[in-house]
Formats: sequence, C-alpha cells, structure tokens
Amino acid sequence: MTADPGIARREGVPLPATEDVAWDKAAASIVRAGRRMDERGWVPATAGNLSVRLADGRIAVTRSGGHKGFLTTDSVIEVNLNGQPLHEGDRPSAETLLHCQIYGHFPDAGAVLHGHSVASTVLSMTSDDAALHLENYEVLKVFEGQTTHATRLAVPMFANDQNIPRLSRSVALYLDETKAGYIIRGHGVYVWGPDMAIALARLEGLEFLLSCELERRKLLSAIPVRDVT
Ligand SMILES: CSC[C@@H](O)[C@@H](O)C(=O)COP(=O)(O)O
Ligand SMILES: [Zn+2]
Repeated sequence: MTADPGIARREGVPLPATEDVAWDKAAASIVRAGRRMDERGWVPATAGNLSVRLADGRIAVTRSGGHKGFLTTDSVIEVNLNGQPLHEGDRPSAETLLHCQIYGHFPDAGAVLHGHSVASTVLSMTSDDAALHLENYEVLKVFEGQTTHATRLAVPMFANDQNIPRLSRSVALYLDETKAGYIIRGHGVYVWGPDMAIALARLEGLEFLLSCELERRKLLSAIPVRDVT
C-alpha cells in the first residue's frame, strides 16, 4: 500500500523516488510482450528486441543481450530518437537504430517489435525475391487498411547486414510501401503499431501467415515423385 505522502512526511517515512507512471507502464508492457514472444518461440537465445515510444516522445528499448523472455523493468532503458542512450553506461539493443527509424518515419508508431521466428528465417532463405507475397488469407485483415482476404500484401525482404546504419538505409527505401512490417533475410521480422497491443497483434498475425506460407510451400514441394529405380 502506498503511504499517504502527508503522513509519511510528518512521520519521517522515506518517500519513494519521483513516480514515473508512464515509464513504468511502458517498461511493464515490454516485459509482458517479451514473455509472450518467448512463449511463441520467436525470441530464441538472446534474439529479438522491443521498444515503446511514450506520449512525451521518450523511447524505451530493451538492453542489448539477455533473454527477452526473462526481461525485468530494469532491462528497459531510454534512448533518444537517434538511438543514443540517455544514461551513461547503458547499452541499448544493437538494432536500436531500426526502431528509431520507424519512430522517425511514422509519427503514429508507438511500439516496435523484432523477433527471430523459424518461419521468417526459413522462408526468407529459400527465395531471393525482394518481397514475400501473402494473399487470400483472412488474417491479412490484421494489417492497417486491409478489409478483405482478397488482397496481396508484399512483405519486403532485405539482405541481413551487421552494419545497422547501412541496413537501415536499405529499409528506408521501402518503409512507405510496407503495410505488414519487413523481413531481414535469415534473421527475422520487424513489425510496429500505434501501441504495444496492436504491434503484438500484428506480429502474431504476420507470424501466423508466415507459418501458413511455410506449411503451404512444404506441402506443395512434397508432391510425390514416382520412383523409377
Ligand atoms: C542471438 S543473436 C541476435 C542479435 O544479433 C540480434 O539480431 C538481436 O535480435 C538481439 O540483439 P540485441 O542487441 O539483444 O537487441
Ligand atoms: Zn535480431
């Protein structure tokens, strides 16, 4: 129970440090989302990163390294829109710049999620197309502006690159065209939304579609060939 500040002050009880309710809520949503992504198998080992932009413009992002299924609020740190940590010694996600790029580009983006699912990794390594196309799936309606299954969404795919500023320059060319996030080849997906709940729903939608597509392609390629030996 929180002490009444008036009584606490009179009785010499130490008051808690200044409350930052918005930050606490953002950090808690990142911790919960990390657990959810882990339950779904999308953040193996130390893979993945998560962020939230607060209403006042602050950006909360996960520290680099560490398992995203076991985050605590201390695993979440503050960076500016250029991805620089605000507190000395903090080491933000190695891919912070990709989060900040999305916030810089889309004024209404409030949460960004990155995971390494099997489906996004495998599908993007089995074709060198510039985009993966998803069509005729009901769940396509999870993405902004989609009202019917009878559509074809392109999810851009970019070559993986450990040089994140260079990778972000490739991504920049296609950000306006993508409605369902993007894939880094052999690596994973980036998805965003106006808040954490919607970003998570879109990630879940995209991962569901990628799993369907992986299954569909496996079945199509498994059409029996007559053994003539
Ligand atoms: C398990 S290696 C994954 C990393 O190289 C990276 O791609 C990743 O998603 C996590 O990096 P992080 O710096 O913890 O945010
Ligand atoms: Zn990654």
